[in-house]
Amino acid sequence: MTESTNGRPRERHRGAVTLRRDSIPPSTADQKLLDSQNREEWKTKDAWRALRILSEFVEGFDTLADLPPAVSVFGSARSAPDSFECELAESLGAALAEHGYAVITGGGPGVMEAANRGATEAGGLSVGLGIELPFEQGLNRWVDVGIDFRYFFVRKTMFLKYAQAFVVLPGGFGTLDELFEAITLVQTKKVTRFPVILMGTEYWGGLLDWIKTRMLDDGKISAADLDLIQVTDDVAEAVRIIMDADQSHGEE
Ligand SMILES: C/C(=C\CNc1ncnc2c1ncn2[C@@H]1O[C@H](COP(=O)(O)O)[C@@H](O)[C@H]1O)CO
Repeated sequence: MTESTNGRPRERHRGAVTLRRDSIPPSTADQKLLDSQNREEWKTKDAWRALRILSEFVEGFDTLADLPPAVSVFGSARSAPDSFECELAESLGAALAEHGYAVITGGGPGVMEAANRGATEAGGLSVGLGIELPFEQGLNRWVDVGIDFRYFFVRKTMFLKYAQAFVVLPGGFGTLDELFEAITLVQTKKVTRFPVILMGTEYWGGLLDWIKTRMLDDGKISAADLDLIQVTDDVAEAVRIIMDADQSHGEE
């Protein structure tokens, strides 16, 4: 298939390079790096890959160093625009922009697009950190500053380094991965204690119950760890939590 469903040619971004139609390779840079089948490539290619990885860090650091205070918003790539979580994400993006925060998302569809839209329409700075995927992808139209990453782990560093807080809306595996990475970094004190806010109390209820009963009761986390996650459906409260934490950091 050379044309996408919207009539534009299929496209893949690799750093500064745009690939279209039959020039799109079947695999991604992440797949090649992590593939354990082609052991011969470990000797011949991985050292060069390290330079590419380094250049991705340089591009990310260079582009994002001038961001104002920002909040990373995570959530499903699959949610419909009229879903509860997209409507919440759009209001959140707008409220964050109105309080001077840039909004950082994965730059994709669903919740990411809604948060970027809210921020842009409210006159704020909307950032998208896209990722090369084996299927068609592109930054959503509401992103003002966008970077396309080849490597998930480089991109994750940017979400964490440039954010004052993390807000997590309903999502699937990708969202859970981002949520648990953020909490783990706060729990192990690898990042200073930033708010990690879950929005969508009904959606997250089952997971939170399991964490409070099974994980805690089994001694896999401590009671204090429960305080690392805050839960609300109220956009104003989420913004207040972020601003309070920001203020108390400033006073330290
Ligand atoms: C699945 C579809 C598109 C995927 N496109 C993505 N673009 C950017 N970022 C993505 C994408 N998919 C996942 N992510 C990251 O993970 C989180 C969402 O994953 P989930 O499994 O949907 O919860 C999100 O925060 C991104 O950072 C089809 O249109």
